[in-house]
Amino acid sequence: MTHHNSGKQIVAHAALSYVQSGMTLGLGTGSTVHYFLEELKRCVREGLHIQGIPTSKQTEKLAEAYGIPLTDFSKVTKIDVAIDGADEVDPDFQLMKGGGGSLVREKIVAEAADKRIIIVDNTKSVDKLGRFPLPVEVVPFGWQKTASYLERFGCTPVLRKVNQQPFVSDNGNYILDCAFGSIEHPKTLHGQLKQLVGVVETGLFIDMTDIVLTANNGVVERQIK
Ligand SMILES: O=C[C@H](O)[C@H](O)[C@H](O)COP(=O)(O)O
Repeated sequence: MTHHNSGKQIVAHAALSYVQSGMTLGLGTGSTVHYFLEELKRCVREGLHIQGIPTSKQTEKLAEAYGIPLTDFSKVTKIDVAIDGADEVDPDFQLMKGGGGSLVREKIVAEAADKRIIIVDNTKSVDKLGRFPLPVEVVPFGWQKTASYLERFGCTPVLRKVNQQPFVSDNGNYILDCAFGSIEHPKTLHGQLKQLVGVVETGLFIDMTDIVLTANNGVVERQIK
């Protein structure tokens, strides 16, 4: 069997089955979501009425270019369905996100959504989270101190950089990539890190996923919590 579409494209297409006219959608961030936005663009042109809340400036720009209507939390109080990618998904549906630096807005949108759908190719499934360093968004002021507090939890925080300059999130913050190795208790770790002064949010998305769509050899696998 030959596959013309990548796993990311296939799950992006499959996510359309959760979209209905009249809905407010949470629009995630990343390359997998980019494919979903392409699907949405086509549907909107064909007459689908939806509005989206983007989780990043990157997604906002893409959606605008694609003619996907957007809204914000000053106009809507809830989101029907949020569609997003992930960097890692464990067997309990816990996620690691933030590879693209959009974790805070993604989490705010996921929290506000009635149904959360994660679209990933099969490279994202892990037995235990922590293969990638955990992204932690921190306030720039005193980030070195915040990094030292994070270090006490057994990681080496590295300030994310772009062109030798600190990466700045859409919220004006920095990201510390914290390599913990395999994370045994994601919920506990998230709770502990979140309490540190200077930490805005962690990339651990705990109990925030309802459906995971994974592509395996060109076939969509649907897991429901
Ligand atoms: O901040 C970035 C997000 O958490 C993305 O959802 C994540 O990095 C997955 O991106 P991609 O679909 O490009 O692998």
